[in-house]
Amino acid sequence: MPLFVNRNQMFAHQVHLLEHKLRSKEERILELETKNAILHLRLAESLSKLRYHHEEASKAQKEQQNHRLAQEKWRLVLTKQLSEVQLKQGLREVFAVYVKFATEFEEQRKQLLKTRITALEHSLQEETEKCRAERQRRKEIHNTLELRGNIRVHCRVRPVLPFDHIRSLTSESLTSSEEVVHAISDDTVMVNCLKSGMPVQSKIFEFEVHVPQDSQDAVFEEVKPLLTSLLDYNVCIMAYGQTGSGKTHTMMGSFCQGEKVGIPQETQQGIIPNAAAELFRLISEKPEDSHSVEVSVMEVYNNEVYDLLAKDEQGNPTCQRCDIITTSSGISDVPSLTSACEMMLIISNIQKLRAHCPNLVHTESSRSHLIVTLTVSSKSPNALALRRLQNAKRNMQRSTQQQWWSPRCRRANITSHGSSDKLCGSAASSPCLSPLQSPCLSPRPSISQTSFRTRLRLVDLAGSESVMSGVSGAALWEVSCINRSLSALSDVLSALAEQRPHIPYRNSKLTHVLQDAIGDAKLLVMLCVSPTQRYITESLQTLGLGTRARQVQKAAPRKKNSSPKAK
Ligand SMILES: Nc1ncnc2c1ncn2[C@@H]1O[C@H](COP(=O)(O)OP(=O)(O)OP(=O)(O)O)[C@@H](O)[C@H]1O
Repeated sequence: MPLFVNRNQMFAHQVHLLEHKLRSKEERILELETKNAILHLRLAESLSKLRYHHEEASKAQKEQQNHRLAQEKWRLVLTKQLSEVQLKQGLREVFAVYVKFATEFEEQRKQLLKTRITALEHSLQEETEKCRAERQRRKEIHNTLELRGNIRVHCRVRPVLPFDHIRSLTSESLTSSEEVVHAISDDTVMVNCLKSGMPVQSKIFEFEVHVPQDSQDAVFEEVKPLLTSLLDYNVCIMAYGQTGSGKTHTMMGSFCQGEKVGIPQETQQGIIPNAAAELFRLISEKPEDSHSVEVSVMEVYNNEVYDLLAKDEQGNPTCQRCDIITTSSGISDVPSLTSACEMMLIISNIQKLRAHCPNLVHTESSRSHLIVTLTVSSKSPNALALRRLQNAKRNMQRSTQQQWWSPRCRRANITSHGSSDKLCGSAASSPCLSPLQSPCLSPRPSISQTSFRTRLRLVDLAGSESVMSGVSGAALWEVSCINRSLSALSDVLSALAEQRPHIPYRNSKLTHVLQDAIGDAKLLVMLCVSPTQRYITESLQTLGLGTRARQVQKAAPRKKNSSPKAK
């Protein structure tokens, strides 16, 4: 073997070795690169898996979150709904409690109110009872006073009426229609005296007061007690006041258009028709035939007395003038007055016959004093027995002689005027009752033995009026006659109040005619007052007359059924 190696070979071998190494390295690299790629792939795959998982996980988390949120939301909704229901329920409960309490409270309040109402009603009843008792006591005192001869005075304040405004708007200041007369209690009337630039001065008068709202019936109820003694005493009711103050309304009543034959409707009837009805009611309680009634109606016009029931031979009204004759018994009377039973029809005709004339206050002013007299003849029990005996005898005669006469004739016998009353009877003016003509009068027992008479005088005085109010001529004469007769009445009352020895009854025909009514009767003066400032002077004058009348201490009226000796 050669020792010597070729270098080339050696190199080539080395190269070869190296190349081999290189190739194996390259292969190794390639292998590693492949592994690497595989690893990358795996990594990528794992990453993508990881991402996928991550995504999945986050998705699941999101879903879970959403679910949780949804759950939370539902929970909230449910809670809310529940709380609304609870709230509603609570409210319902609160409301129910409230209603319960309110009902209970209302019940309690009702009960409380009921108790209070009952208590109030009770106290009102007590007060009314007290008031009634007080009124009764006052009436009794009044009646006792009357028995001692005093005059009862009432005051009626009329309501404000349209004519109060009309006049004041045209001719006077607006304040003239202001109400100045006020009833402040049952028995007190107050007048506010208004003078420009001066403080209001109030004057108080004490009478039994009828307020403007009082009905005719209410007024009559207050007057009625006086009539209970009518069958034993003379009674007189007279209305006094200024023109337009409501005297005729109070005494006669108001006539509305369309009312049957001018007779006022029941509620509007005044004292005259009501007193007549009361009189007949009182008589109806007495034994049959024991009483009879005559009516006379006269007016005092321009200081002359006229019989409003007088009729001529044809039966037409004549308004006959009459003379006053004083009899031995001191009774003043008007002769030739007729009697009648149909009181209401007579009353309805009176107004047409009575002197009327419009004045500055109202259109239907009465220019005369109207005096309606109801004379009640009462028979003593002996006379009644005698009368019955006579009737029985007459009946026997009648049955034998077939004689007939009217009941009116019989009544004429009873109601004939007494021997003590020297009356100038006129047959002509007594168409329905003529004692002189009656065939049944004989034999007639003397009235003093058989019966006594009482009189109810109902007087509607003419209204006082200012002569300065623009009237002239005949109207001025009428006004001055009215005013003079009223001042004569005032003088009589003053003389009585001062207990003067001479009472000037004869200063006027009015006081002369009314002498017995003022001197020997239970007298009630009804003061009628207009409420407004326009008539304040006249109202004060009227109330002044009432005050004077209340001061009168006259002798007690005589009881008419007492024996003549006792008189
Ligand atoms: N209390 C009253 N309620 C309603 N109206 C009344 C009242 N008083 C009076 N009148 C009315 O007032 C008017 C005048 O009344 P009335 O004729 O009675 O007055 P008088 O005082 O009689 O007047 P004169 O004296 O002038 O005749 C009438 O229309 C009447 O109806």
